[in-house]
Amino acid sequence: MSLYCGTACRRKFFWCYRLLSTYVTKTRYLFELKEDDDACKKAQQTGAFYLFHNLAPLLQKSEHQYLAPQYSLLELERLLGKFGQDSQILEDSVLIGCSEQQEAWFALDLGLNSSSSINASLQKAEMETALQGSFIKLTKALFELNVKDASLLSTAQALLRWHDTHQFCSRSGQPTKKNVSGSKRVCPSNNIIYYPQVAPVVITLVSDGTRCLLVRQSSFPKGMYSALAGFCDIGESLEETVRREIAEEVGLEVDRLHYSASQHWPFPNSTLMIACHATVKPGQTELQVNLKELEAAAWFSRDEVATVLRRNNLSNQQQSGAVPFWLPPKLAIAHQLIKEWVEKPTCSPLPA
Ligand SMILES: NC(=O)c1ccc[n+]([C@@H]2O[C@H](COP(=O)([O-])OP(=O)(O)OC[C@H]3O[C@@H](n4cnc5c(N)ncnc54)[C@H](O)[C@@H]3O)[C@@H](O)[C@H]2O)c1
Ligand SMILES: [Mg+2]
Repeated sequence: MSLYCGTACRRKFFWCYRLLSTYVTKTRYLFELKEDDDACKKAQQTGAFYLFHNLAPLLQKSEHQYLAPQYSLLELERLLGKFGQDSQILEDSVLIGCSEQQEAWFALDLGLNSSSSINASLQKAEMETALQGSFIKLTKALFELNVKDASLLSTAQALLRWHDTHQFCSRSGQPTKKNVSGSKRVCPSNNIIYYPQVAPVVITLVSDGTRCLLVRQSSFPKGMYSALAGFCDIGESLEETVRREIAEEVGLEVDRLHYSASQHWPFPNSTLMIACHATVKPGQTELQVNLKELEAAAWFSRDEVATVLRRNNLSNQQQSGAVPFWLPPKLAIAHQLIKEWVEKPTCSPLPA
């Protein structure tokens, strides 16, 4: 059918064209790829692949940051051929996004012992040489990636890890089968569908009006303080989790709270960090730190926090030894929350 078959059709075309922004078109394309195995297989033909080895992304160093190289299906098939492998391993790839021009992006782990097991013999060092890059742990590389790559690789790692650890049905014990995009796994014996898991976590910057509360766990890097965080318990609302975590960890009661923003966080597993600001009841600021959960907690003035934010560079601090503590890096939502509090002291909170 011609695109311009008549006035009504032409009007419809322009109406759709005006209405569907690039973002909507892209979103609907991704939805189609998630749902339709054939469409997703077709998208692999023209798509781009990011590579991992045992959940560590392949990266190339460029000046002060890491870049994540992409490979076409053809390049990948050639690479696998060079290492004596067939292309069956491509069935383990997962869809992680697409460009505005609808080039689909996939991630593939060459080092995990997954269902296709043929990848077990792939030699990491030889692959690194052939690909002119290194497989680097995401914990090490995340803060030296640009925002787009950091987000894509975090999603990719979370999805690859989920598939690696959810290969069997918890009801039947039978192997589950991944769909082409990797948006779900199905048990062939009982049709139970498993979707990738995300754990909701609240992260709250508590303030008493003039000071904010920063805490550290023994597992944090030396000297780092952050906002207070905790996993949502089953059955809780976000508000209830914030109240419980603050009471549990520092013995305070929340007076008011308001939502700020959220972030997917890949460590140690896939979490959705939901960031809030909270104020405590006036005159009730004495901390009772739960030492089973935290190593330390303390109130800090706006000036102290502003100074540390300005000098928030680990290597400088180690050299000078002048800064008593440091804060999470820019990419972490805790950093955004703390910066927001320093910059917008008068934002009016909503009642909890
Ligand atoms: N992006 C950021 O800026 C930022 C900052 C701080 C913390 N975090 C993340 O927040 C998360 C939670 O913080 P926390 O450790 O203080 O939580 P927490 O205070 O709830 O304590 C962790 C404990 O919660 C229990 N728990 C309940 N549900 C769990 C689940 N689904 N997975 C793992 N443990 C569970 C475990 O016993 C665990 O030891 C951590 O994974 C951390 O990486 C992110
Ligand atoms: Mg906690």
